[in-house]
Amino acid sequence: MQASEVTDGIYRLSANIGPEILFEGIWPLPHGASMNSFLVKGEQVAIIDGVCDWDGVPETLYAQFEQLGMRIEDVRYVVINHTEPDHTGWLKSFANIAGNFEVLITAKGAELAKAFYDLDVPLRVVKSGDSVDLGNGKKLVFEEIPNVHWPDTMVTYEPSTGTLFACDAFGTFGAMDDAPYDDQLDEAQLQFYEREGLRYYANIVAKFSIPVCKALEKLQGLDVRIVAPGHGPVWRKDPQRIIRLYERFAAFAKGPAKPKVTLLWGSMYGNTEQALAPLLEGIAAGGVETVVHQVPQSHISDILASVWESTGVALAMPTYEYMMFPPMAEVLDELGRKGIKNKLTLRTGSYGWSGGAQKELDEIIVRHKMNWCFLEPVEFRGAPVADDLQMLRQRGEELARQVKENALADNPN
Ligand SMILES: Cc1cc2nc3c(=O)[nH]c(=O)nc-3n(C[C@H](O)[C@H](O)[C@H](O)COP(=O)(O)O)c2cc1C
Repeated sequence: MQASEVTDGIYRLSANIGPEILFEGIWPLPHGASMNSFLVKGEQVAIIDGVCDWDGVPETLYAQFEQLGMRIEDVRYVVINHTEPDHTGWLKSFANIAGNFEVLITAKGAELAKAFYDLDVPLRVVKSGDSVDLGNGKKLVFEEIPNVHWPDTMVTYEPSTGTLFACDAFGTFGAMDDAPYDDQLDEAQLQFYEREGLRYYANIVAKFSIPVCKALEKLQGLDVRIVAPGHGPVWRKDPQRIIRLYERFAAFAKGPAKPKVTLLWGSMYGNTEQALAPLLEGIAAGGVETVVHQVPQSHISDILASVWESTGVALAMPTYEYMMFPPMAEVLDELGRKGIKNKLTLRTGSYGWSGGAQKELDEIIVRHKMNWCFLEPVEFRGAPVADDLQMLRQRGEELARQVKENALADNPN
């Protein structure tokens, strides 16, 4: 991994993680993830964000100082945009090597750093509008954007270059090679990182969409010419592309999203499965795309991403021990925990003697205040008969009609 110059006097250092680990202990990284750190060099040197403390990762970062002909001891300021360990785990090892440095951090961050790390290093608390002059025309200005993932989050802005060091905001999954800038990626690669961005957003940031909207509003006042996030590409050719994408993702929190349905289904003996074909036929006849995930086979990480950008959700699952097919209940519970609200929904499924899936579904929706809007369910005893299949087709078409009507109109992604 090579260090590289972002722009005059600003450098990107980075380490890749994955694919063998789960991010946050939950989310698969089939394409890895990058952890970016940035050096800003005026008369004094600042490092913004960092990496985790896993084997060899801090050392990867230190080796990149050497590539740039710089010394770790030259760092005067360490800016912690937020204290999550994937960006701060390295601090202990850094403190052992570094010379005379000061940590710049929010008040909440200082409190958290104390709780996580027993570090005897000087902390300077900064707040929105504070700045530090590094000399040689380089300055760091801080803006708090609390709860964009963690409560202590801030961004750091360098006015002479218009660089926004955004930490988790504007991040994506996906490891990076030695071409980490949007101007070095072709359209297919950019779209790849945008898809990894959706999964990152839905898995990591979605819950904090209201603070994301507030942060986006705050950042509108800045002349951002480069977006330098803690994960994924650095956007210097078209920084608005990732900003617009995040605006879009945050807007999906209200419910209406793309004109798309995610169909989630699970079945023990194939009776519920028979409902899928007419349902899919109906949705397609209504002119709407469907993405299908079987549970428990599909990973919740992909399901979250798909549902996040769907205006409609179709659910197909049987009754199991007087309740819902358990893997579907788990999935719906997770969708509720992530705050996925206001989806247009249709449920179908088979039962044997009592039913119960629908009752549990209603409970989950109420428990998590999901406010999903349901069409009349198509529930059948045993295998579906011709009338059920016809009804499924009709309801699928009706779902598609409503989805089209409610989806967000302007959809560049
Ligand atoms: C382990 C098990 C538990 C079940 N529990 C119930 C139940 O509590 N109430 C009910 O109405 N049907 C129950 N059923 C019947 C199923 O809901 C029924 O067989 C349905 O057709 C299964 O749909 P599938 O073929 O899509 O898996 C149960 C079936 C199985 C195998």
